[in-house]
Amino acid sequence: MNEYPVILTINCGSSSVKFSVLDEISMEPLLAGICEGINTEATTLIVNSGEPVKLAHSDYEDALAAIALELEKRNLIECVAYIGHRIAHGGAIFGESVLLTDEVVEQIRAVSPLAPLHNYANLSGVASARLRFPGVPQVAVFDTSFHQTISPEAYLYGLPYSYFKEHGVRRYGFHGTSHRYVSMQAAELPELKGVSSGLVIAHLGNGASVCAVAGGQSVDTSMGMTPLEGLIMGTRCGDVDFGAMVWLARQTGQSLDDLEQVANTESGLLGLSGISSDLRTLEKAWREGDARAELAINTFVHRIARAIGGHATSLPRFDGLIFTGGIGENSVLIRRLVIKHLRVFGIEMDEEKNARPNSDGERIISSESSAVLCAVIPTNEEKMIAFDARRLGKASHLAEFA
Ligand SMILES: Nc1ncnc2c1ncn2[C@@H]1O[C@H](COP(=O)(O)OP(=O)(O)O)[C@@H](O)[C@H]1O
Ligand SMILES: CC(=O)OP(=O)(O)O
Ligand SMILES: [Mg+2]
Repeated sequence: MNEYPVILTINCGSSSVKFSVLDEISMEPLLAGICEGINTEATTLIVNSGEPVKLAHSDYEDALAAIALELEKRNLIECVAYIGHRIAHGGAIFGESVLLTDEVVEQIRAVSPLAPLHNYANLSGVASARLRFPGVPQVAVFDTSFHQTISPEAYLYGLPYSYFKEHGVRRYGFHGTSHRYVSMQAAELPELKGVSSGLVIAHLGNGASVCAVAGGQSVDTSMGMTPLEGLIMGTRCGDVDFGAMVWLARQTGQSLDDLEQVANTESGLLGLSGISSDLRTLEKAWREGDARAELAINTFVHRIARAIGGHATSLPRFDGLIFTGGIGENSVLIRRLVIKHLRVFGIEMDEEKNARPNSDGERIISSESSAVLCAVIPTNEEKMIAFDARRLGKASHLAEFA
């Protein structure tokens, strides 16, 4: 064991690798960064929110090498005691986090077609890290785990039951690590502490999902068997009438693979606006008078509000509405528009509180008279991943010496 153990967390996305290094004892972050533009000509590395540095090479292996170099510069390489990886889909096999072995990697690979934008990238990160840090216990933390508590009524589709029994067609839900963290933090808010509360959490980032949490457990969520269902997202369409896709296939001659690609990568805010998947760009375009940007944002908002209303019906009571994720934490506009849609629930925003910056951290944004408390809670998936990596990593050491 080294004297100054740290935990490395890795979140390999479809085009980026996010990483953080946390002190193993205090669990405070020591270093964090993101390598963006993987597999493009313009890969950059940003460490501790500093200036982007251009990288010569650009695949996952190269990104991991650049990240390892940052650790080396700070004499942290030898300190890495445990590594935690974010894995989007755990399928029916993984109800909780697990120590990574060859067998586990193969099991994850088997469910990866169900999260094509995420799992293959996640596995590339795992492969690189296992090569680079041999002997360091590595743990997989799944987006799907937190939603294992949802009931059949919430996870079944209205398809023949045999598809569920024979092919495992069911809803799983994602962003569970974020929903889990945010629900734990929300339960500590003085206004909610002590009540077995009913929450709706809106995780709005590139991917977006809503989750209903009752007494700390996920009871419903908007993503499905894959991370395509539910809300409109950066490049993903969310819910679409399957009949519309069949009609399109027949009209245009596009194959299922073509349409899957369109639904995952050319739709959502990008597809509606024709400008960008990035909300900051769209907010700016709307301010400058772009009608399609305005339409894309309002359509995005409409779907979020409808999902929040629907998810509230899975709760015994509706105590709190929490915003998180890059958009949920930072966009004053989206929160204002969503809350405006929710007047029917007696939900009211306080303009001044809503305008506070995310650097203020956890904060209430509803008015005193609002029927439901509304808050922003910055998510911290890294911390949850690090906790699981430490817990399971320690257990593996103990098992070795037993
Ligand atoms: N200040 C801001 N105002 C509006 N949107 C923002 C702001 N900061 C970040 N975002 C949006 O957050 C989204 C990215 O969210 P994030 O949670 O970081 O994504 P990911 O799912 O990749 O982790 C982008 O659409 C980005 O435009
Ligand atoms: C599952 C999912 O949509 O994740 P992300 O938001 O990172 O794309
Ligand atoms: Mg995210």
